[in-house]
Amino acid sequence: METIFARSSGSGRTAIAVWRISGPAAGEVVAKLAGSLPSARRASHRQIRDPLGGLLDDGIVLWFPGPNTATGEDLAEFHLHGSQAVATRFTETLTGLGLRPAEPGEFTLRALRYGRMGLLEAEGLGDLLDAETEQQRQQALGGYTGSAREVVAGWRDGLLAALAVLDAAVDFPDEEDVPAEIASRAVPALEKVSVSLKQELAKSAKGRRLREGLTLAIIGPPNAGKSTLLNRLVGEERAIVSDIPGTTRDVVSARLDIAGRLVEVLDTAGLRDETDDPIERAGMERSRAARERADIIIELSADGSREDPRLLRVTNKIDLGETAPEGTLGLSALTGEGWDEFLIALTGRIEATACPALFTHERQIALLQSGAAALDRVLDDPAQDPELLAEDVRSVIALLDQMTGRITVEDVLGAIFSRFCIGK
Ligand SMILES: Nc1nc2c(ncn2[C@@H]2O[C@H](COP(=O)(O)OP(=O)(O)OP(=O)(O)O)[C@@H](O)[C@H]2O)c(=O)[nH]1
Ligand SMILES: [K+]
Ligand SMILES: [Mg+2]
Repeated sequence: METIFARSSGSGRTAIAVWRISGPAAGEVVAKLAGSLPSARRASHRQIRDPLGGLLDDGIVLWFPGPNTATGEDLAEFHLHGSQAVATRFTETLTGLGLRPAEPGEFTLRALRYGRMGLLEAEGLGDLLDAETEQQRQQALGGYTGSAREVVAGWRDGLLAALAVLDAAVDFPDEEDVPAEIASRAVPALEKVSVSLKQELAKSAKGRRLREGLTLAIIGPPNAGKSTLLNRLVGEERAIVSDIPGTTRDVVSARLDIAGRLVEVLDTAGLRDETDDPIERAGMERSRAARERADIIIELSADGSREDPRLLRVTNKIDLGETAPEGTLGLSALTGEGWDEFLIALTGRIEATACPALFTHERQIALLQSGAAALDRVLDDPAQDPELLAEDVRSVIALLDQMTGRITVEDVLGAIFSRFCIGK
């Protein structure tokens, strides 16, 4: 096993840079650079010297002997000054000692391989590192600290109990109806798991929107005030506003934190039935594409004719005496009249569209869907051959084991860890 190193504390010029070293040579490297191996798990102030005795920096060294460490291996940290020159010299020194720069997420991958962490926790950790908003942080921490794993473990226990019953039915001498009668006793446990699993699955889409961020498109005819509304939401003049219809051509986007959710707001070209201008037509095509992929649509000057659960209908320019028809919110994006009510409605919509869930990754959702389908096969006909029932239940257990990483599928690891930062 190679010994790896990385700067874990971000790049650029910083006061302090934290470096991590993991692998069998970690102790030897620490002893060489810090003069001797410091006491375990204690911060020690040392002069750091290269192997030829030249002073490299003055800093803090931490020595964590394995296997009780974050990676499960011998691990060390160096807290050095965060300049480019120190970084270059330290990197050269470590490389000269035979160490290799870590790949993104490689420390966590090692933790996984040594059983220090499960796959769900690793995915939660990745989400935590990516989190930009408060709700994203909370959802990610749930995964990282094991909430998702505990739920899966509960399902697994239920399935194992059901499997024991089914296996007893299989082993039973082939008497009329008796095996089926025994097998039926597995049904309540299976139903319980099935219901719980489907409940979690039902939350996944909203949890995924919370994790990835949701898209809010502002749609409406030219000059409805779409760009004015975007600018008010963002709090700055992001998009050009003018009294010329067709001002916005490209989609103008802004990322906002609303109620702890990451929201990408899209201001779009005004939609009208006819135009001879090919550029305006191209802009309208982009508007339609934005509307297509939006999770929530603010429609200005809505005529109320279209039915779409994503719509939030707004009548703008109420300062000009416009009255808001039934089912629309009255607003002046220019003066701010009606703004509080609008924001309350919008926030409510956002909160209902992106909510915390335990399983939000495509990988997890696909495994849950397969599991739910297999359980349906069992519960649709619990009187079938107990051997077949047992086989389906075993397949669900295997899916759950893939979920937690108890069964490791190599190709998912690459996908999970490549999105990590270096040094984690
Ligand atoms: N009185 C009043 N004028 C507004 C309001 N909102 C926008 N306007 C004006 O309406 C005109 C068009 O506003 P924009 O924000 O450019 O409208 P838009 O929907 O983005 O227009 P396009 O990009 O051309 O489709 C500008 O002159 C704005 O100042 C409002 O609430 N009240
Ligand atoms: K305009
Ligand atoms: Mg505009």
